[in-house]
Amino acid sequence: MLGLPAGIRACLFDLDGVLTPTAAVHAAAWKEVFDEFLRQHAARTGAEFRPFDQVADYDEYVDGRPRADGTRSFLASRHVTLPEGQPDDPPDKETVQGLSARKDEAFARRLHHDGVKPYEGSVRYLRAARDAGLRRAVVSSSRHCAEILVAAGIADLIEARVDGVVAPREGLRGKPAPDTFRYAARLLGVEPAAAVVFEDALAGVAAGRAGGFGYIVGVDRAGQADELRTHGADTVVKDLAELLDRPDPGVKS
Ligand SMILES: O=P(O)(O)OC[C@H]1O[C@@H](O)[C@H](O)[C@@H](O)[C@@H]1O
Repeated sequence: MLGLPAGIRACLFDLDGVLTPTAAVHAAAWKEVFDEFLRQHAARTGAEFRPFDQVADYDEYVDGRPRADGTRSFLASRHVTLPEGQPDDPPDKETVQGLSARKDEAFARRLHHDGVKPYEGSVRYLRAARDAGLRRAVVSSSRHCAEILVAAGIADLIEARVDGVVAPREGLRGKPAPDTFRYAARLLGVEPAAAVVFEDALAGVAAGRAGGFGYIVGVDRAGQADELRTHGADTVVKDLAELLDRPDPGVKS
């Protein structure tokens, strides 16, 4: 039993926060960079320093989106405008791209220092899905996706990867647009209606809803079950293994 409606033939898993606990590593890296930037910005402009909220700001503006989209979206929420810059801007450049590079340095440093282990319940679920004959893809905005799958020891459980490297190459819009999930379903040879999306990010469940997917599982690692539902989740679990103990919900009406 996988806790999925009848007719589902493929699973599309987000990575950070769904298969691995790396959402917290991203959130901490964003906080480090935004707080330093906001402190300097406040000193320069005389505005009040209001730090980046690692839960509220992260969930609303950054989580699930491609890196530079996260930078733009959060800065816009604070009415700060920076020049866009160039994709190869160095971390010390005060541009959207420079700040994004700064965040990437902070993330890579934390990742290499701490390493990464997958969620045990997610590994169990991946194996059960494989044994049940379901196709499996990972759909992540991160450019670190391939490396994290390998470091976590779960690359062999995944058949297709659509990530922050593949999406720009294929001209796919990032989450909350549904493009990356739809592309992954196509790679696996299934219609969106026959695929389930597993997501912990509000932008991710919204992408699943916009893409017309058969079922959307919200994964609540941060106490945002209600928001996941209002953004499009059909059901919410705290861990994927919960689904293994649930009766299948039957055909979705
Ligand atoms: O900077 P990266 O590794 O390409 O990741 C981009 C985004 O990837 C998403 O999976 C995360 O939820 C975001 O927090 C992150 O910013």
